[in-house]
Amino acid sequence: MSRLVVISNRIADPRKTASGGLAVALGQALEASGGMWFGWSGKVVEDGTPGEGDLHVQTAGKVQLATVDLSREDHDSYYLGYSNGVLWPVFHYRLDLADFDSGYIAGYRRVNQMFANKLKGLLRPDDIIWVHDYHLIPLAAELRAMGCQQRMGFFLHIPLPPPLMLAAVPEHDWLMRSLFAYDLVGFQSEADVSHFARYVNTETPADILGEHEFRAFGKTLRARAFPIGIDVDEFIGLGEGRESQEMFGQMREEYSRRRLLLGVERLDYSKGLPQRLKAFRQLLQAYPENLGSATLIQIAAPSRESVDAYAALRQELESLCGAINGNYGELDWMPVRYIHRNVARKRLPGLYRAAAVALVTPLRDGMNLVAKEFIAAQDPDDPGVLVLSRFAGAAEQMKDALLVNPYDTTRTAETMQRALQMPREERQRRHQALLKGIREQDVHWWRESFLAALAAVPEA
Ligand SMILES: O=P(O)(O)OC[C@H]1O[C@H](O[C@H]2O[C@H](CO)[C@@H](O)[C@H](O)[C@H]2O)[C@H](O)[C@@H](O)[C@@H]1O
Ligand SMILES: O=c1ccn([C@@H]2O[C@H](COP(=O)(O)OP(=O)(O)O)[C@@H](O)[C@H]2O)c(=O)[nH]1
Repeated sequence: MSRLVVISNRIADPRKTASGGLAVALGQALEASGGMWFGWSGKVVEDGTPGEGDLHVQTAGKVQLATVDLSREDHDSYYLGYSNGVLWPVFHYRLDLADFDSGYIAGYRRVNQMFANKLKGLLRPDDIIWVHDYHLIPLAAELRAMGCQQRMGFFLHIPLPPPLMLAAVPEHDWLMRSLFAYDLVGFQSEADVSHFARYVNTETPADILGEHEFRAFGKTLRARAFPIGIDVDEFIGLGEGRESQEMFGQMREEYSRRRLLLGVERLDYSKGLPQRLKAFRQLLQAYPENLGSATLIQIAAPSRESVDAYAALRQELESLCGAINGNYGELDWMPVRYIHRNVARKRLPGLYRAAAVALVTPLRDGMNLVAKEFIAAQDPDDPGVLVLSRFAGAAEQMKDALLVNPYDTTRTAETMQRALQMPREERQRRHQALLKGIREQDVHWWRESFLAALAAVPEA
């Protein structure tokens, strides 16, 4: 049987709990199949030589972990600069936040070449190669240039913007052309697939062979949506653990007389945090019965702090939270509890279960696994309500959530109020439908359907 080789920038020991949707999902997918996981070690070598990094190989259960260190220069240009300063903002529709520094692209190419070089020596001829995310778009093209002929698939965890927006990336031609080195490209949503098809149609010399099949640059490529899911039973199991139960008990006691609204994410401008806080402020103002009761716990885990846009967002949030608490808080009640720290994933189910309402209101998001985890963690008899942005990839599947436009402050506040007042029977009905959906398209379905589609690609 062929071995699965997964490559992503961020990797984590699958036996430990990780944070960040990609690492969580891939850890679970690889645990199921075994194989090799290759990526950045997380270590930055201050005086390292660009394009060079030590390779470490270790075994973690059924998975072989192969990791490479990055020099400071490579980390800053490939990870912070091009991946998170150019591709992340543009792909999340934030051209205003992109830092089109022409120096970054060299680091991006260099690290992709170095990864290809290190990986080549570890590969077997019949490996199935599955590359993940925007950091590594040109990896297959680099491997092909070195003579690798294995089947290669790519999955984009973040949205693909419409063609005109994508064209703002100075190297868009090269990036999109390099996707044609893969046999199969997966996206999170149908919207992303349609953007891809339109881009290929208008910007490349490709022949569109079918709804999901494109031929250009001497290569046929398949592109389809494979929305990522969670391991529902693993998450329910986590909820039964000591840490989660303690968290639930503590929160239930503290909020027995109050209503808890909850947000959990990395501190990222794509997640719509200032807009959410403004809508929460509007909830307090427009529906004064919530004063002294409604409390928003906002977990904002530190992320990519050396990128300027992230530091600016942190300041904006701190000032908004301070203003809301200053204006509405009482001696015995603070409306916002803002926590700028990562909360261990094993404690999250208890927190989700104690909340009456989850606010998952990104301005744009590839998928958003928190929305799915929140549903998995609920008591089916007395479930909380999910308020979900229509701009999260998850909204294509989770139609029984209360969908909102996070830019519309008044209606988002109205929806928060509706969620807080929703009768139990409606909460149960919506939860049941959502749970069914996340069970049907869970992380195992995601892995199996992508790999089956990759295996079905005819030999070139
Ligand atoms: O690795 P970091 O820079 O610390 O960032 C964490 C991850 O963020 C992004 O996650 C995405 O993948 C999730 C799972 O598919 C998806 O639900 C979410 O909408 C995406 O934002 C990023 O794409 C990953 O590469 C990062 O590891
Ligand atoms: O303090 C935190 C914040 C987030 N997470 C986890 O990080 C992942 C976030 O994934 P999502 O797809 O929602 O967003 P991403 O961060 O990947 O953009 C989820 O599994 C969360 O449970 C966590 O463990 N602790």
